[in-house]
Amino acid sequence: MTQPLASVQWDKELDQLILIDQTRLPRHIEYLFIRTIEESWEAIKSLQVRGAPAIGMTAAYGLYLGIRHAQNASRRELEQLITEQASYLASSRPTAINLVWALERIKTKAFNHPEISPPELIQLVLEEARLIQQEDENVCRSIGEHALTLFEDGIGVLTHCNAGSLATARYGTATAPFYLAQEKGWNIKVYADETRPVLQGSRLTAFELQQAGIDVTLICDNMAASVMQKGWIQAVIVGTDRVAANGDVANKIGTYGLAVLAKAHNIPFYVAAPLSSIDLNTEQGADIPIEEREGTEITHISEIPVAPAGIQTFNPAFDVTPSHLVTAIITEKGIVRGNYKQGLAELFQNHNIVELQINEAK
Ligand SMILES: CSC[C@@H](O)[C@@H](O)C(=O)COP(=O)(O)O
Repeated sequence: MTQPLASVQWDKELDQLILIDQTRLPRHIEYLFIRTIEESWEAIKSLQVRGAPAIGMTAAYGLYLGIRHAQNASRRELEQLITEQASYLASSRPTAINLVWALERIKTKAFNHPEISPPELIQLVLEEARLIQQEDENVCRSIGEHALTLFEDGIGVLTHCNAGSLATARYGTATAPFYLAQEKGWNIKVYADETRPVLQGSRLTAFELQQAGIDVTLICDNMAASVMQKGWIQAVIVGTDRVAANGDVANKIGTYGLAVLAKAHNIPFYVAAPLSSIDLNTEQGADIPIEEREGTEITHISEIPVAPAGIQTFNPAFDVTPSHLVTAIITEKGIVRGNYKQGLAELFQNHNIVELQINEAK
């Protein structure tokens, strides 16, 4: 198996962030060398780096890039700068809670160490960013292990958008069981979509799974119903940008439609969600801010117009799948189903939970 490309890397020697420019995949594998907080913000905004955990990691490193010059600031000035720079980064994209989660985690860590000097505090911010990235790989692997208990060798699984290795430190969230199934010698037949608005399924998921030697078939979004009707899909698994406290799930536009289709075909619909994507402060899906992006994403493909000039557009990047359509939420701490409000809250109360109702979830 080819080692998947690392979408986010910290270059210790040159003190810079290296990102794969995901807008250029699959035709070009190009790297961006990020040295300022503004470049970090722009890379997130423009989807050069995307996927909720990868956005969180980029923001974490971006925060360091935005404060590293302040070696001579007073402790108070540095804390003020951290707060301002974190707010700036948080404004880059509104839906993925991982962004805010990573920034808040760093702020909490930094502000809880009043004894250290400004230069030490700056290093602490970088260390925390690196820790977030390292932990993410384990988190994804653990999600994959739990998800695999729901799958069997030989099944067909549909995934939407890219919740893959490119969206995380490694393995992906929704794709983690595919990588782990491959390690076990299983053949899971993956179907990938999101062929509009920004083709994350075809450009990214199809690319990374093919590179890894995983059995992947690309379909257009409007083929999902037909493929389900043929009996080729035994499960749907998607990632998420934010899960509300009641289990409603925000993910790439088109996810809700797949959940409705899965229900109609009696196919389980799973959401792979690290705890960093679960937002207990947002009560329900209707409260999740949904990003609307430029209409050019749908009037053009690779800068070629595919719609009449001047046409009105509506281009929400995400939709919300109500929790009643979600068969289970798979986290690194276990599988939650049924009463999401209670189950999700319990995940945060007891960090030693290994699995929740894992047997019933089979
Ligand atoms: C593990 S990534 C989870 C989500 O961020 C992913 O499924 C998704 O919807 C990404 O949308 P995108 O518009 O590409 O940022």
